[in-house]
Amino acid sequence: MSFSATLRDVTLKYRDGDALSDVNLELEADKIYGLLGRNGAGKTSLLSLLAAFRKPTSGEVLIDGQPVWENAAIVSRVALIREGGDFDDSDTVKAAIETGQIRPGFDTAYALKLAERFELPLKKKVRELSRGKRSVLAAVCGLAARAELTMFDEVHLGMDAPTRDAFYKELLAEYMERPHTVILSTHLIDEVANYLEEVVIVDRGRILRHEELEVLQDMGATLTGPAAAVDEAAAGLEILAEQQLGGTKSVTVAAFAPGTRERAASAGLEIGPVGLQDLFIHLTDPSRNGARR
Ligand SMILES: Nc1ncnc2c1ncn2[C@@H]1O[C@H](COP(=O)(O)OP(=O)(O)OP(=O)(O)O)[C@@H](O)[C@H]1O
Repeated sequence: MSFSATLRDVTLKYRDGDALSDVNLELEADKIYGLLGRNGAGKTSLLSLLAAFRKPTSGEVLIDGQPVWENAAIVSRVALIREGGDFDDSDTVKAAIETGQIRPGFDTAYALKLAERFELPLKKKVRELSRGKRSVLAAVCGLAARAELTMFDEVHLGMDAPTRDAFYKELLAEYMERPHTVILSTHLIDEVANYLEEVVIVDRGRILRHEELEVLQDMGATLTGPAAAVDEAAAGLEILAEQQLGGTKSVTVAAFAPGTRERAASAGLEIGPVGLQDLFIHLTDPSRNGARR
């Protein structure tokens, strides 16, 4: 069994204003979601509500159809892993891992196997770990929690590229073996794109988009070929990014006008998918959506 998540008319106010305003969101069980948003958009606030770390100011937060607030049976099977984890710094790494056993689904043998694979020094104190290793420890505990809803909030921060790659692969392997609901909040958008089924973009406390990855990617395209032919095909379209190397040009456009794809194909241009990051920058551009708060 794995958990769905629902936010109904949710507002979360802090002293200085709304972190989330009238958010409605439906996440089906057994999918991997990407949660994207610019700094301060409300990603951590949203995840904190799903994990019942915070109570909404108004509205309902449901996990598996049940209110999550003060619902111990549900909360014990929801894992929110924050950058650096929530550890007692004076614990050894081994003790920090074993603390996970308070969760019903926690798999200590798997956690220790991962610790070995990611070269975590079990005898060191948590406070003695490098930033990257601390992130690894958090990620390991998140994977081994074997929760029904697992949320990683920028847990990759500090990890080097090979470690991040190994983490994503392990996450996918664990997901394939035991389907559950996963939310990955990240700024490294293109890096995780291949692992995502659906993408939620939060912008200034509201849900800007919630789409399947393919639907988002189909909102644009990259045209590559001789510069003059590319310019002709892209004329009048919104340009997200462009690159030129010698006579070859590559242009990323936001949306296709009718017939553009056919014209580009008959001009012999290569048509590729739009990078999720380029699209994200475009969609969250303040000049497109009004001033940032
Ligand atoms: N404890 C708090 N007290 C007051 N305001 C807060 C608190 N936590 C977050 N906020 C505010 O709520 C808004 C959303 O913050 P949140 O941390 O949810 O964004 P985020 O999308 O996770 O950002 P980032 O990508 O920078 O981590 C911001 O304006 C932030 O300043």
